Amino acid sequence: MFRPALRSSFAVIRSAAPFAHRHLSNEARSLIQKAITARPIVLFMKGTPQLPECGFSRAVVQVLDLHGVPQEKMQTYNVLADAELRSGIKEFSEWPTIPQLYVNGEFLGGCDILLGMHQSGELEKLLIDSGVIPEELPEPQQTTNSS
Ligand SMILES: N[C@@H](CCC(=O)N[C@@H](CS)C(=O)NCC(=O)O)C(=O)O
Ligand code: FES
Repeated sequence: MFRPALRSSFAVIRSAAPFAHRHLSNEARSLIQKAITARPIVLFMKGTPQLPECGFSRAVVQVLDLHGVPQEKMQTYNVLADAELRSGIKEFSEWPTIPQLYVNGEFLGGCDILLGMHQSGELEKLLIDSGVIPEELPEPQQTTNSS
């Protein structure tokens, strides 16, 4: 969901500069900058995690869920609820499609990149190294008492 504060700020920019949507204004850029650092994991998607409105967005949500990314570490923005954000994030990230995933403020990619990283094991490592999920400790060894 789009946070109310951010949504209203975008609305102000829209009404003040009706033609600004073709190029990201400094204000829009700084709002997106704030949005991508709102939480360790930030996902620009179609729909919501509860109700994704596209299979690509759904796949990203599912992969993050599979890795146990906690809700409090993740912020999602529904680009279908804000046309300005939908075009703005593409220009900001220099990436033409949705979903778009940021980890600790760094752009990671879309669905294909995320699925590839999931399959190679890179994603788990990144999520651990970024402090998003805890490292899985090996199962404690069973000790047998020989005495
Ligand atoms: N191959 C892409 C799939 C995502 C994709 O193709 N998204 C399209 C359809 S949902 C998109 O965002 N089109 C532009 C738009 O709808 O604004 C990925 O790896 O993320
Ligand atoms: S909305 Fe049609 S492919 Fe994403």
